[in-house]
Amino acid sequence: MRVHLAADHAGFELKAELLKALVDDGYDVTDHGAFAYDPEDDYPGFCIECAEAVREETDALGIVIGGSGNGEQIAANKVEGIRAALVHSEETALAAREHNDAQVAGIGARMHTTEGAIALAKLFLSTPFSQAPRHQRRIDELTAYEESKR
Ligand SMILES: O=C(CO)[C@H](O)[C@H](O)COP(=O)(O)O
Repeated sequence: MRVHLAADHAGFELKAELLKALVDDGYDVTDHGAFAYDPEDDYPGFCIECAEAVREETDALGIVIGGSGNGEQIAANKVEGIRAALVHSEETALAAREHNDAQVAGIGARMHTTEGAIALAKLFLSTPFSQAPRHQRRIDELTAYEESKR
């Protein structure tokens, strides 16, 4: 599976560790930056590029990392067709995929240990959408709203 990653300075070290861990697990990983540590960099550009790349591919997923993951998730959600969820626990990792069919997870590097964050990312990536009709119906309502605003 292809996985797209992005992080600002706050998630820079975690992204590097996550990239290694995912490659070791056999994922096909694309890094959308940041490519150098800059404490003044801004998350929107990296996260939007990452989410656009996810949207362009069938079955690709993305992880956007910052200090909290909040802004990163917000940025990814600006991309039409993308459902990005803040993943901060095992339960939210599972629900993001099973209930929301989220294609992108926002993770806060300042909220977890490196090992904990990597475990959450892997859980998100390995969990399938439930395909339950009630969840699909709600996703379809979101898509209909988005399309009505074109
Ligand atoms: O989590 C984030 C956005 O939601 C950012 O990573 C965070 O706001 C960066 O903070 P600072 O510039 O103070 O290091």
